[in-house]
Amino acid sequence: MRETIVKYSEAVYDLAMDIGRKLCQSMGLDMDLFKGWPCQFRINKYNFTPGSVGSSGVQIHTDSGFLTILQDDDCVGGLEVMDEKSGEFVSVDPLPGSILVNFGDVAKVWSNGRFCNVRHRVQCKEAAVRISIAFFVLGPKEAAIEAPPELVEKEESRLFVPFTFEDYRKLRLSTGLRAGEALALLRRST
Ligand SMILES: O=C(O)CCC(=O)C(=O)O
Ligand SMILES: [Fe+2]
Repeated sequence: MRETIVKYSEAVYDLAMDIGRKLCQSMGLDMDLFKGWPCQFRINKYNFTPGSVGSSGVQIHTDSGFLTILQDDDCVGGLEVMDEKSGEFVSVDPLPGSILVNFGDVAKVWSNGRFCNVRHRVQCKEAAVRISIAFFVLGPKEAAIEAPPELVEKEESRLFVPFTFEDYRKLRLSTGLRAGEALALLRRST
């Protein structure tokens, strides 16, 4: 079991680094974006019972980091993402053999608003054990998070003040704003 988890986490780490490089390439930037950034690996287990059907397994939130690679349960659904335009939740039904990649708050800041920090939640839809495996690329270790100059037309069009991931994590914790609203506090006034 341990060996399998180590193998999986190494493979998913390599995949994340590759996605980071490709994202940059696609935007005309030559950089190894995620190199040296802290990452987090988490296995979520939901013990859904008949009494919890219809309730929330994980409240609506955005992931605070840059990128999440999610291996969802092959059989038990529950993940829902919010359509930003309509505000409606859309079910992400199990699709065996697939993985799900989404952006978090750091990606929105780094891309100067181009990448969407998708809001999502987990609803209990059936009484069953549900397992998901999440790999998070968080943010730079100490450096401030800010869009590279190539992605900002002029200095005034920068949407956010630069801040460190540690400061942002504390801000989310102290305000309890988990669905990306904390970013509004870091928006530059124009
Ligand atoms: O269990 C899931 O499908 C999603 C979990 C999640 O959103 C998270 O761990 O941030
Ligand atoms: Fe999440």
